[in-house]
Amino acid sequence: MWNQFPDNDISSDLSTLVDDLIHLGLQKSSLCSTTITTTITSPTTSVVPSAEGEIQVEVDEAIPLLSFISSHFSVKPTKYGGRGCFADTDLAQGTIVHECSMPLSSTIARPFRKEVCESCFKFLYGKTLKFKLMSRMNNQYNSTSVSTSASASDSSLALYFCSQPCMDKFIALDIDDLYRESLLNVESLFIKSLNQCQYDLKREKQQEEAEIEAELKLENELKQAKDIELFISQKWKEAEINCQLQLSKLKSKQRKNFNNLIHLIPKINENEYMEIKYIIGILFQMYKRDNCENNKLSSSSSVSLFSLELQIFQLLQLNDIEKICKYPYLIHSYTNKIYKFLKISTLEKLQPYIIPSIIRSIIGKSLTNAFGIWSIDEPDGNKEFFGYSLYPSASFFNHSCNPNLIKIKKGAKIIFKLSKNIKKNEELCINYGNSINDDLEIRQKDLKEWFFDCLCERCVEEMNLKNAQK
Ligand SMILES: C[S@@+](CC[C@H](N)C(=O)[O-])C[C@H]1O[C@@H](n2cnc3c(N)ncnc32)[C@H](O)[C@@H]1O
Repeated sequence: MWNQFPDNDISSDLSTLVDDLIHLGLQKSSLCSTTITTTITSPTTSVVPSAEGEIQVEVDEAIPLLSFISSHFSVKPTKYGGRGCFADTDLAQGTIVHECSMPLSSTIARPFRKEVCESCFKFLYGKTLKFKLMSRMNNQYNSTSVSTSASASDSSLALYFCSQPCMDKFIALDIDDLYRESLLNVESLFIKSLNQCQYDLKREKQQEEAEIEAELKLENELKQAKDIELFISQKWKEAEINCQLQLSKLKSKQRKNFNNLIHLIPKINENEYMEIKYIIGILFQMYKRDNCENNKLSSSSSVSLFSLELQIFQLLQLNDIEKICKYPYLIHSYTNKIYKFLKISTLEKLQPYIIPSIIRSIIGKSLTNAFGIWSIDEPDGNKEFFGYSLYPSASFFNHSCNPNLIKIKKGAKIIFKLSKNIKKNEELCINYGNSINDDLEIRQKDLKEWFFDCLCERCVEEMNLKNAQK
């Protein structure tokens, strides 16, 4: 859904849902109905290994949890597969059926990191934002107390905000600067690898060649694999084993020195940089849920809000297999680059979450569930892609080429408002693409990019008509 453009602008809150859930005393254990198996978990969630050894979690709270997303609609199975949002009553045009005040995680593309506000995604037409949050770790970019050459005093090594309130909001939602330092750590390593390449062109060329070879080898293996799902699971397991092996070669004292690890960290490209920052956002929320709810370290409402979104996140649709089948180079990118980068360089507090089942699940859910962050009102009419953000409770709206719901973005807030009167049990749909004014073939082709054949009422009607005319 990254290509979704914002429809226009206005404002209510999922926090009321959180309050309702708390009020009703709906704890995980009391939410019980259909059993859905998914592959996301946190180290504190009860887990069961599957036949392939993949860690899975029994999510028996699925149906009641999803029916609490909105008082206007329920999430139910659709005729064409998967789930969708269906009106509980007749609803009038203009009704706000859902609203999320903040994403669970977001990521900004590197070229825009100084121009798009980390908190509200405001873009000041290319001007560098004035409010900067730098590292507090004084040259330390790892769990260890070892300095790296990318110095904290380097002014480009910062998170950028459009205003003091936006910066304060980020700080208030952080815990012990963990999120800030984790994001700056990625930035620092990215800069470091760019600098290294500048000074050692020969080594850079050798690395690039080895990279291409590894990528091609994996692509060929994938093409020959009889069971693609099993092959992909194996590659994730191998990635974990390889990381453990490389780390085990270092004595524990050596491991604490970041300079001994730096040569193990793979060079990442800008897409991988974006994905890593997005993953860190979700890992940070998992850490916060597991450590702050129990220990009451943080303001309960923000933790509960994210905690609920995290529970919903577990239920989102995965599509990493389709994505890898279409773009085979991604298996190398996910396992040997993104995973390895995270495993070797992530701060200690987030390390327990860096296991294949969690990282694979986060990556697998990102493409079809995340919302693109785009520029609005560019003078030349073009839109810039700034990054993407995830609002799990808003990820059950399916696409229709005749949508009845508009998506309104106000800062980081996202609102869903009815553009038509609708009847009870009608499905509430948004527009994912940029082609609803085009013919059937173009619309289908456009949505195919998002790994599905559109089966909305309009497409089905037009397909039937076309078939009848043949
Ligand atoms: C954001 S999710 C929507 C919720 C999803 N149906 C579920 O069960 O989790 C997007 C995915 O829903 C399915 N989908 C959305 N709109 C559709 C449509 N018009 N026709 C067929 N499948 C659709 C596709 O699999 C797509 O990748």
